[in-house]
Amino acid sequence: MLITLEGLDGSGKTTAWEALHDVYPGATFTHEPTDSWYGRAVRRSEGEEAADPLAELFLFTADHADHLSRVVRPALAEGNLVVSDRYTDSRYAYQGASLADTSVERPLEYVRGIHQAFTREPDATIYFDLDPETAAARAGATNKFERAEFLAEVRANYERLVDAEPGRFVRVDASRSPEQVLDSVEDAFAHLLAD
Ligand SMILES: Nc1ncnc2c1ncn2[C@@H]1O[C@H](COP(=O)(O)OP(=O)(O)O)[C@@H](O)[C@H]1O
Ligand SMILES: Cc1cn([C@H]2C[C@H](O)[C@@H](COP(=O)(O)OP(=O)(O)O)O2)c(=O)[nH]c1=O
Repeated sequence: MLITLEGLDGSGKTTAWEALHDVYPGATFTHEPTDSWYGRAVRRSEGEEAADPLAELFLFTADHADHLSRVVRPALAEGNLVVSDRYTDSRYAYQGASLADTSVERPLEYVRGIHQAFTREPDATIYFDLDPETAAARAGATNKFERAEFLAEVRANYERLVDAEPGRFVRVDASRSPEQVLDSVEDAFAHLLAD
């Protein structure tokens, strides 16, 4: 089973992802951007204020293709639980927003369409729901994606994704304390794995 953690920068995904290691020691824990050279290229682009948003989309997507073939598909083939800190929805939400001022029409749908031919959709997605101002403050607004105005557009895209597939998402109120958030995430995992 593939479970992904999604939400704005600073919404607490990585904190929960780390805590889950102790709860599911046999699972494959992974993340996007990855630590491969594709992932390093992506992180370099994040630091470029003037990076072309389409070029950036394809860097993120290349990293995803490599992640799928090298990590995600092999682990699923062995019957492992795979837990990914960010995955496809990050591209749909973030690049759906960063492409808004380009000639690409309906960017969120365009980005989804690019993935359709090759991706493996998550079985379930925990959505860490947080307002953009708190998210930007927690994340420290260190890169161009972490500003509140941009995060507001990203959040609107996440909401569209949840509306389109309500059965896949589990919404967690990420504005509460780390302990409360973690309790909700662990409950969600227990339910998903019991089904
Ligand atoms: N529920 C929470 N309340 C307040 N601060 C939090 C909470 N969860 C995480 N943090 C803090 O916010 C920052 C971002 O958390 P992190 O887990 O890295 O988020 P993400 O992976 O979603 O960007 C970290 O400094 C972390 O300690
Ligand atoms: C995976 C992915 C991340 N991103 C962005 C979100 C983050 O601002 C940044 C790095 O992701 P990440 O390291 O997960 O940041 P954080 O822990 O703060 O949430 O890259 C995209 O724009 N598209 C993507 O496909």
